[in-house]
Amino acid sequence: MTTETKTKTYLNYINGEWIASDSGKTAESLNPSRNAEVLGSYQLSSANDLDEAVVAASQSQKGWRKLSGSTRGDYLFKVAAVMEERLESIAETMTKEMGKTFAEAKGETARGVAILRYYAGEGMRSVGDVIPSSDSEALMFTTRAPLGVVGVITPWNFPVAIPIWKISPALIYGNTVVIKPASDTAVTCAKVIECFHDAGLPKGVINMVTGSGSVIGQGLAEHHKVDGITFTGSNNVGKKIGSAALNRGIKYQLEMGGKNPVIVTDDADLDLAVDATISGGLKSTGQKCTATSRVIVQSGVYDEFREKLLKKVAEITVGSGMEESNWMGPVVSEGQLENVLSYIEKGKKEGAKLIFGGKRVSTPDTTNGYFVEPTVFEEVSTNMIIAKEEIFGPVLALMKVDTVEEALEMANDSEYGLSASIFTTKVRNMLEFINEMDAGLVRINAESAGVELQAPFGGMKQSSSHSREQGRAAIEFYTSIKTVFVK
Ligand SMILES: NC(=O)C1=CN([C@@H]2O[C@H](COP(=O)(O)OP(=O)(O)OC[C@H]3O[C@@H](n4cnc5c(N)ncnc54)[C@H](O)[C@@H]3O)[C@@H](O)[C@H]2O)C=CC1
Ligand SMILES: O=C(O)CCC(=O)C(=O)O
Repeated sequence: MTTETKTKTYLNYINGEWIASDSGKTAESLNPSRNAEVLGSYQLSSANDLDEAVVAASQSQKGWRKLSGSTRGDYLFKVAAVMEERLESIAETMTKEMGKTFAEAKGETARGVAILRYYAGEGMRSVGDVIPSSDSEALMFTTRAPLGVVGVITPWNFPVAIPIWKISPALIYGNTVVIKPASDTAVTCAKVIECFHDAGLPKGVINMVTGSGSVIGQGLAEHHKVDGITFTGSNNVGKKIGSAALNRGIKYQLEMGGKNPVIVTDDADLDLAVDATISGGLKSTGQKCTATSRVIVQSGVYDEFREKLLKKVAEITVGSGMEESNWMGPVVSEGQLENVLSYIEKGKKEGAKLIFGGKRVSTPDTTNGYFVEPTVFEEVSTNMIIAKEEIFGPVLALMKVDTVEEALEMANDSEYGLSASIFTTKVRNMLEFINEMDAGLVRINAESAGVELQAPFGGMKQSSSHSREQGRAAIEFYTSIKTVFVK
């Protein structure tokens, strides 16, 4: 699937073949820990390449749909087995291509395997309901029809899990797929698609086309043979994709940003809250849409929480994710480095008090990478940019409140509503939080960033198009209900 040059050149995957783009152009994927290290090259594809992929997906869809759910499931079980065998190699590519630590990358790849197995099993589960008809001699029931060709557009922050949690349900319910991965993780995605190829999926059922978002991503949303589009990434791009899909009258699903709060009440277990704030906010260098970014602490425990937090943050080791001793890797790219540092400057200018970090890390081991210190601000108010916009970096904003009601009001004072946590030992606080918090994922005494593959995942407000991914909820997007009446 590759042509061997100095580093590997990864090709598009169209109709069961590895094919170079007809543009003749490629781009390099770089290691954010050592920016001179090229991981491989990927195709800068043209609209023609995309068209070929969509046509292949469209032509194979009927045959794929006609297979039984359990046969489609068998294919996914095979993909899972291949991916499991390659777990370390895929994880190493992920760490070298986007920076998260090798331990996290292995965990994510294992999660990809588990998602494949979950949806493989879905091929054997019941579909639809029998509904009593008003005609006593008739049988009425619902079944599900696949959408057809599904376009999948994915970001770089979970380069295995997100493609897999979109591709697997799409396939098991009888759709075929064209994926356009983020360019920053195009090599990792090619390794994921190799697993599908080596598991022997029928030609055209899954296709991958790499290249620019504006040509291939937008082109996918606008292509007349694409019947549904699923996207995870930024709000700006998500809205463009949603508008393109709406104009064409096709189904779309958008998972976008978050500005996730954690509330720490006066009665909380502070050690637990500190560990979860650090894990939820700074793992993956804060580059999760579910990452904790606003830390709202009740005044009675504020000073103690702050002291414990800073002590633990100071212990964080930053460097290449391939070194076991490092807890936090780099941000994904130079652009993301500039973005995060510019938010830190904005925070300082707006009057937030920087109490930890705030700079690029420059030790002899890190000067050639995009490393940012874990950063903590306090005296952050709700009108500040750092309290409103998604930073997608290792930055925590501490906000002090007197009451739990005030904390909830502050937590809800955001255009986003993806995930939220509370640390409390009082049942009354827990119940109030569950009822009042406007977020798709609410967690009690646990970090904001825990997503389980068998449960619905998605956000409220600007965080999503109000649909849900993962678990059984995925069937709602990837199929249409058909009501059947037989007499
Ligand atoms: N909520 C989340 O899970 C994520 C949020 N983000 C946010 O987005 C910011 C920028 O990250 P990016 O990777 O640049 O996100 P992005 O939204 O630009 O990219 C996500 C995917 O969309 C594609 N894309 C870009 N422009 C497109 C267009 N006009 N039409 C169709 N597809 C297009 C990209 O190539 C990529 O595959 C981050 O700083 C972060 O705030 C990024 C990644 C994931
Ligand atoms: O927290 C997770 O596991 C998933 C987060 C996610 O979907 C994202 O950051 O894009």
